Amino acid sequence: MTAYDYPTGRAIDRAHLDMCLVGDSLAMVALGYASTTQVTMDEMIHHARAVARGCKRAFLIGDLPFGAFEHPQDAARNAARYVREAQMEAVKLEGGRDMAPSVREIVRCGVPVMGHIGLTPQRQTQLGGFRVQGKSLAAAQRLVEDALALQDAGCFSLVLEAIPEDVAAYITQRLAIPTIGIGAGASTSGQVLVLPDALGVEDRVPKFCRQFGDLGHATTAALAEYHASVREGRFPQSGTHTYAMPAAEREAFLAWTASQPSKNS
Ligand SMILES: Nc1nc(=O)c2c([nH]1)NC[C@@H]1CN(c3ccc(C(=O)N[C@@H](CCC(=O)O)C(=O)O)cc3)CN21
Ligand SMILES: CC(C)C(=O)C(=O)O
Ligand SMILES: [Mg+2]
Repeated sequence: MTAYDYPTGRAIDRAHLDMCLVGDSLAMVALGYASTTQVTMDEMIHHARAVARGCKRAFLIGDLPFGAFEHPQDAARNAARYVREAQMEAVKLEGGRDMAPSVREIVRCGVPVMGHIGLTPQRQTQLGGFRVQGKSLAAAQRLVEDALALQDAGCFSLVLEAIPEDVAAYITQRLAIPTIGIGAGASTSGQVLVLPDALGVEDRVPKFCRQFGDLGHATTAALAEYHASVREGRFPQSGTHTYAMPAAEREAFLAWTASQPSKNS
């Protein structure tokens, strides 16, 4: 599962999930940017630090944002920032065989790397939108080759996003490293979803997502009830939500206020 702040990191531990990804999807679902390409390494670190404070048990992975890993030296420097500044245990980066030099350099510097192929949102424009990938024989073969190249470069695991389930199943059995699927069917070694999608916070979710909760409506309903309760005098309630003085102090205070001039005098 992804997480973006302290309470969601804590929830992942409490629910005993295995891994926690501080995804660059936070650009869209937590910060309101139109694209994941807008988020910076500094912003990712700020969120990753918060997640790490809440999440002590699950394996922590920091998603390298667009522009942070194209050159191997930048990639290794930013991976080290995630480890040193935000207590991440691994990093993830998007791209196929072209990213092998960056993967190798990060691994050489001591940080485990998760790959990510298929629908790579940072390349939304190149891909012509958020489109399912690997639907033709040739495209599926390219995905298999990318997967093998990333494994060979040293990735400890691969995310497979929005690809046909048969292609994901084949890649999973072809690789020695575990695959983590999102929109890739049930045959991958593990699964990941974007947290607000899974909790029912996002209004619209991709076809592959199941909404396991209804937190969007629950949040709106709670806020509306708070608003109405305040306006109608049902909150706060004397005694339940208030502080009282000791009886003797209260009597003295009320006697003193009675001796004071009123507002209009
Ligand atoms: N909230 C959220 N959840 C996500 O999973 C997510 C994001 N945002 N933003 C970045 C990407 C985009 N994602 C997506 C979005 C749509 C499809 C999808 O099913 N697309 C359809 C329609 C494509 C079209 O518009 O033509 C498809 O059949 O490919 C898949 C992954 C996954 N990622
Ligand atoms: C959905 C996962 C794989 C991701 O990259 C993200 O949340 O940014
Ligand atoms: Mg991502």
